Amino acid sequence: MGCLCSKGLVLDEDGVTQRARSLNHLVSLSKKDEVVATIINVALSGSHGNSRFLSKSQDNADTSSSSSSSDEDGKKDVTAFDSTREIGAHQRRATVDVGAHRDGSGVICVPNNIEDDLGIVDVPDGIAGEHAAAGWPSWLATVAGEAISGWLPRKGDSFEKLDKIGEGTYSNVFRARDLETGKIVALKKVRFVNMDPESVRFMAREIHILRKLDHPNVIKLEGIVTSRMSGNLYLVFEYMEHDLAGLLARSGLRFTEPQVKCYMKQLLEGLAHCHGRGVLHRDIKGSNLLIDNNGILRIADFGLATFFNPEQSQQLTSRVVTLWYRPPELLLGATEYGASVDLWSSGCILAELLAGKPIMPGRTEVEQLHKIFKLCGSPSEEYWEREKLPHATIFKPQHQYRRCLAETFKDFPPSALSLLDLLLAIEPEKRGTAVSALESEFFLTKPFACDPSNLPKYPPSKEYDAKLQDEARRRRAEVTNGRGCESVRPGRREFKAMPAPDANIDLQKLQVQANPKSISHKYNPQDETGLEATARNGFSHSGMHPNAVGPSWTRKRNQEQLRQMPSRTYSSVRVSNGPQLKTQMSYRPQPGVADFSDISGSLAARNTANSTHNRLAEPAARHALDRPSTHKKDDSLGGKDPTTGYGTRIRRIHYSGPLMPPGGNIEDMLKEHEKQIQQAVRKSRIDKVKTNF
Ligand SMILES: Nc1ncnc2c1ncn2[C@@H]1O[C@H](COP(=O)(O)OP(=O)(O)OP(=O)(O)O)[C@@H](O)[C@H]1O
Repeated sequence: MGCLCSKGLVLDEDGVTQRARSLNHLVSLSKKDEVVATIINVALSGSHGNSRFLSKSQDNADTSSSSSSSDEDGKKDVTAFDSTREIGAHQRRATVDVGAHRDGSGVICVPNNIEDDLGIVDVPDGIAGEHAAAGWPSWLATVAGEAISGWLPRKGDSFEKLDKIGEGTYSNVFRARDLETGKIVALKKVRFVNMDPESVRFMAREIHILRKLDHPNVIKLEGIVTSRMSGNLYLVFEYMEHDLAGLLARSGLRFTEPQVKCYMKQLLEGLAHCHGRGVLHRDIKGSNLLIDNNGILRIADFGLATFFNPEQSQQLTSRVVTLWYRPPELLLGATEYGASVDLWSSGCILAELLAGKPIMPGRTEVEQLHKIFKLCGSPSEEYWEREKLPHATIFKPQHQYRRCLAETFKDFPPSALSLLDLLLAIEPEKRGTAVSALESEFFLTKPFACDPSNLPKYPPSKEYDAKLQDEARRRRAEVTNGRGCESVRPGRREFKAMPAPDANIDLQKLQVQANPKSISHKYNPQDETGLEATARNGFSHSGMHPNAVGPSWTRKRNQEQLRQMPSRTYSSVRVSNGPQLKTQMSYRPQPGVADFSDISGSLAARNTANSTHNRLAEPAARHALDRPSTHKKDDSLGGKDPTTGYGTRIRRIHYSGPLMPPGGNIEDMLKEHEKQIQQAVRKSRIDKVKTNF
């Protein structure tokens, strides 16, 4: 919804131009816009002139009222007024870096106090006034002063939205045309909840970090589009056609050694740049590694990134990094760490590129750690003694696991295996650095990395595309199965009873039991510990290409589940736990929701079938445990963690954290875990049957 402009295009609520679907549509929009514009004009008259200098509370009130009338994607119209006004004035301005706060050398000084350097400190009125005068909405200028410093905002009407190309926890991503340059860009629309300053601060940090980075293998933030009225914000990025997860999910696609080297080289070069500038990414995974048609890889999604100082110990949250790529020390609750966390994730990517599938697809934190120990060996006694990690007593396995990387990946080239051995070291300090990895034998011996321009050209391949394709397939299957009448909300019935994908629950079993016909995948009980199954049968899920099955099935399934999750609230946190799943939500008991709070504080509850939402039960006490006061500084900044997130769209149920009571052990825990899941599934099925009658 939005304003009309020339060329038969429509401006949406942010003034971003969209193609009109029909003349009728145009007419109705036009009338509504008129009305809306009039209403808002009346509402704002009197505060204009100085209206851009609204106090925070006014601003919040305004924006929240506008957002309350917005649908999921903010497709309502309160900002029509804004757009109309802007079209009238039609002052297109590029987001310009006027250099006011640029570092001379380009190298950042890592601050002692992170908060000071995050642009999250409220800026003095004078500076906020300057920002407002530059055209920034006051809500943004007030909270994210430093992040936007020296830039001018772009206007929505200087972009034409083309199509949706991605969906993240905190954003929808659109392909769009920059009408000033004709260039195709990606617009990442950030979701906020009621303009909560805390949410804006997280976004501010992402912008701030992105602006500190400047490297061919790091995504470039090209500008920011603001809508003063709606509070919507778009980050403008160069457009990238693929992501590594999407490429890996392409059936039958296997990379050659020079290709793997090419991708890994770019990843490590990008990481070396980030680490050199004091930035930890903390969410390296395939879907965050974007690739363009020239084979250039860029690290994207700095939503969980943070500044760090290798010279100084600082408390950071352990609740970051998507589960499959999360290093053991974070699973064990470490709060002092550095670049080594990204190196572990890079090791997982290296093995995934060579194996054609994720190597440690854990479904719960317990299982993830178990998989790690089984592959990489469990830590020595000295390690446990020395590190004194918060969850060590909980997670310490009863018997020692032997490291078996070499046996498991005996087909990998020896130089790749040596590098993998380093990157997947249990002890973080043994992982080396991105720079040392680039100097390893893997890159210095033949066959060398190919040139990015020599990489094959693929049709656009994103994890999101894979999800859409899978959805279409499922819809077709529904029609075939005579359930076409439900296609108004495709997939809804199936997903309603699904667990949150990153909840600590056995998704595969649930899926099969909830809807045995819906997928070709069969749960293999042997696969309980994943890696053994990998070595033994290569993820031999039925009906899928052996190379594609690990990544594609799980990703698609999880993404679908995620999409179907009910809206998340402001208290959500973005904490990785599952490949696409990074959100954690404080537990609020709901009627009809299975309560797993007695299961070692660990298990996800699958909702009963007649309930609208899936929820994860989490005991309140656990919640407190998850947010010790020592985390406060970084938690409030890092990882969109414990109490905030960018925005609310889907209420998801996620749980991330230590899963066992003291005194347990992993094996018992896994067994208990399974038992409880089975019970929940049975209960849910019974409830569902009852409901259907
Ligand atoms: N510059 C870009 N060009 C093309 N596609 C992009 C671009 N940036 C992001 N995307 C797509 O949008 C998806 C979501 O973007 P991003 O990861 O930045 O958002 P997010 O809300 O932080 O998501 P997540 O929950 O996965 O962390 C990406 O996986 C990618 O497929």
